[in-house]
Amino acid sequence: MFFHVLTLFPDMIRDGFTTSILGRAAEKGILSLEAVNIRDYTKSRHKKVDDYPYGGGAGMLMQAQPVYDACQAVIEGIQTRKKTAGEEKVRVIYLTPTGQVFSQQLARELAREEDLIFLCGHYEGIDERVLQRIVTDYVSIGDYVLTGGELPAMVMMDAIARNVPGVLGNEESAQTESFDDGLLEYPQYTRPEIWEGERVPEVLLSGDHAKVEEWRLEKSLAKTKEVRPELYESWAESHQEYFVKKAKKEERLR
Ligand SMILES: NC(=O)c1ccc(NC2CCCC2)nc1
Repeated sequence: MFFHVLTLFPDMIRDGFTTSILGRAAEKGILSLEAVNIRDYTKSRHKKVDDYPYGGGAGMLMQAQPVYDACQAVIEGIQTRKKTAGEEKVRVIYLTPTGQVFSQQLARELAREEDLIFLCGHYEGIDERVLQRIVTDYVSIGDYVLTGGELPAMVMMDAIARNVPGVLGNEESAQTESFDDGLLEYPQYTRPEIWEGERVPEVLLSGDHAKVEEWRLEKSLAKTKEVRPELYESWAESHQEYFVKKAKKEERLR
C-alpha cells in the first residue's frame, strides 16, 4: 500500500506516520508514504498557494494550479513505478466536513487499493474546479471543522493500514475484528488480578473459552445497546438466531 499525501505541511504527516504499527509496517515494506508539499508546485514568484475567495467571505482559498500540478506529479510517479502509462485511475481522497463519513467498512474497502492519494486542504478550502477535476472520494472523519485535512488524513491512514494484510501481527488484530461485527468493544482486563481491591471478572480467569466468548458478546451487546442503539438494532436484525437461542436457554434455566 502506497500512501501519497498532498499537503502544505509535509513534516506533520511524516512525523505522524512513525507511530507504532505504521512505522513498523513501513519498515517491513508493507506500507510506504510520501508527503508532497503543494507549495513546491506553485508557479507564482512568491510561492503563493492561496488567494481571496470570489464573491467575498472570510478567509483564503487554496488555488487550483499548485494542487493540480502536485497531484499530476504523484500520478506520474505511480505510473512510472507501475510501468503503466495513462490508464491509472488512482483514488484521490479529499478530506472535508462535506464528505461521506469515514467508517470501518470504508477503511476495509480502501485497504484493497494499491495506491491512495490524500488531498489535505487548508484555510477555507480549495478552488472547486480542481476538486471536480481530481477528487474521486470526499471523506469526513466526523461532524466537526478542523484547521486542515492533515489530521483526518492520518486518522484514515491509521484505520486503513490496520486492514492491510501483514500490518498487524495476529496478536494485534483482535481489536479490529470485534468492531467488524458492528458491535462496540467489550471491557478488557490484564494483570494484576486484583487492583485497588477490584477483581477481574471470574469468567475471564476460568479458561472456559466458550463462556468467555459468551460473556464478551453479552458485554458488547449491552454496551452497544446503551451507547449506539442504532448499531444494536441493525445487529439484532441480522442475528435473530442469537435471541431465539438465548430465550430457549433462559427457558431451560427457569
Ligand atoms: N471532519 C473532517 O473530516 C474535516 C476535514 C477537513 C477539515 N478542514 C479542512 C477542509 C478544507 C480546509 C480545512 N475539517 C474537518
